[in-house]
Amino acid sequence: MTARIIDGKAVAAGLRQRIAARVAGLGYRPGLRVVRVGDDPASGVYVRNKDKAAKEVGFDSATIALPAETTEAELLAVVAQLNADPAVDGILVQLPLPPQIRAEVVISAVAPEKDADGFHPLNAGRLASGQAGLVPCTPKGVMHLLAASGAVLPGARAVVLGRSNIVGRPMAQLLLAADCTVTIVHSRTRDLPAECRRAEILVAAVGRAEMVRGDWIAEGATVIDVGINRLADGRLVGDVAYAEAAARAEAISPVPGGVGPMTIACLLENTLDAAIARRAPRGG
Ligand SMILES: Nc1nc2c(c(=O)[nH]1)N[C@@H](CN(C=O)c1ccc(C(=O)N[C@@H](CCC(=O)O)C(=O)O)cc1)CN2
Repeated sequence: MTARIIDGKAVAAGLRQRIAARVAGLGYRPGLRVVRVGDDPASGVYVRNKDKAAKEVGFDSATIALPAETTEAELLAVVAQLNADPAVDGILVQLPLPPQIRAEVVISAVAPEKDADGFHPLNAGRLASGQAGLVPCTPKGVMHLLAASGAVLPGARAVVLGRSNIVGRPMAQLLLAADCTVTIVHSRTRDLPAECRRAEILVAAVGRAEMVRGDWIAEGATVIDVGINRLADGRLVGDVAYAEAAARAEAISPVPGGVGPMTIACLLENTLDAAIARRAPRGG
């Protein structure tokens, strides 16, 4: 078997087009502010791509670049200003942050209704309890990819490899909400290959280059690779050994060109949803 490729670039382009059409009908431009601290080169690329994508769909987008020495208090002051700014609908603080700043403190300081990343504990709690809220962009993007691939989710055995707050845990919640039977596996799981082989849907989000080998994949599985790992020779690879896995899977998302572009498209979707919810006239 050679797997079908789940083309994240194409699915993301379609989503961005639908977002642009919705924005054109709004009568205002949703405001997105991306805060970057320091000069991590990869973060620089991601932040530029977010700003470009946001402008292309018609958002009022700007990046706030702060020096690497910024203190936690200074960053919290910037976040407070953005929380109070009525023109701002979505706020995102690019990760990773320098070591003097606690990411969890900053994430909790973003107004939950402007939390374009969906990382705030209130939004995490809403997701865990089945309530509507802003959902982390990468797992949301995976759900879009699964829908585009035609995977049948209700009743499917889904295995999520990785338990981070940003990907693994919300991913498991979204799959559960879609009626999958969900298992989270991680570095302390006994016999990881056997657990992964049980998956009809396998989402790899462990952050280790090509850790998932071909014989970890059940024949006919759908494999979504969330990993983005830069090798010493400059190549970008996922958490899945792609060629080996593609020989057994029915469908697989590549790296690059799979989940990455969806993360940015879902950031736009979250910001648009936040703008509509925030600006909707209230009343009874
Ligand atoms: N505040 C946040 N910080 C970070 C997030 C996040 O969702 N919110 N996720 C990652 C980085 N990230 C977005 O910020 C991101 C990573 C990768 C891509 C992407 O499109 N990758 C391309 C390849 C790009 C390359 O060549 O380097 C792909 O996979 O095709 C988009 C967004 C950590 N920080």
